[in-house]
Amino acid sequence: MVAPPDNDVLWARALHVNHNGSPALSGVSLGVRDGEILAVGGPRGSGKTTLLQCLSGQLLPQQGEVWFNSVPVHTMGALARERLRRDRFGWIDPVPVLVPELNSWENAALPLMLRGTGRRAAKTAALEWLERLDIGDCARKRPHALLQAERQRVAIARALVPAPQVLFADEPTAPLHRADRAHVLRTLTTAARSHGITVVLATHDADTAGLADRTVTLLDGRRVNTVHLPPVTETEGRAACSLSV
Ligand SMILES: Nc1ncnc2c1ncn2[C@@H]1O[C@H](COP(=O)(O)OP(=O)(O)OP(=O)(O)O)[C@@H](O)[C@H]1O
Repeated sequence: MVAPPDNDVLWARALHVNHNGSPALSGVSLGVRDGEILAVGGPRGSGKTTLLQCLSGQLLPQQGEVWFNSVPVHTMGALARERLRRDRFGWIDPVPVLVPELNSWENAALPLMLRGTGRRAAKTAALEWLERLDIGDCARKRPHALLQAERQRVAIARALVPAPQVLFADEPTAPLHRADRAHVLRTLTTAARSHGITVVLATHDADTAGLADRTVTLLDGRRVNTVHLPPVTETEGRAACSLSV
């Protein structure tokens, strides 16, 4: 095993993942620099979620390596990977999954309390994030009393409250309306930049990817380079194409 470059907070080499025999990732390698916002683009089914799951230690690749801060994740046991996710990573799903018995601030404060932060400090941090995401008045409501877009903001607050070193966001604005999307994404990216949080953002939306520092594109489980060709007439075909590397 060769250690990754020092300036990459995350580094993956030649990841191969099959889901029930069908390939989801076929030899994907990439580095994520400390503090950058990296978009992972590509159409539905191209392997974006699977890549985020591998990078965050949720899923072990059948082949390949994942390193976090020069520590191999792919050789860690399940418990060590769970601790890593709890203590260093945040995760936002496309659809919010909240604890139904807890209200919004309790849901948002949960990761901090699981790390051992006292209830009062965790509540203060949670309320600050709910305010920033414009749902301060939902703090005492339980998930069933919230709109889907409000639930997603609570899930985003929950991911940001513990100031993770890396935030994995899998289509984080999927349940939001277009206007809402831009606001939440700006809040998320501004927060990440001001707190030095590295973000890996899966999206198939070009506007969303536009907020990132860099985009890595997947197609059928492989990395591709997007090559922009000079404009052509309608009859000549598309103005951009993707080439496998
Ligand atoms: N748990 C699973 N079991 C079987 N096949 C799966 C599983 N998860 C993903 N796949 C398949 O693996 C491939 C990659 O899926 P993945 O969800 O990683 O892509 P994606 O780019 O995130 O797609 P989407 O944008 O729809 O979420 C797809 O063909 C998908 O059907």
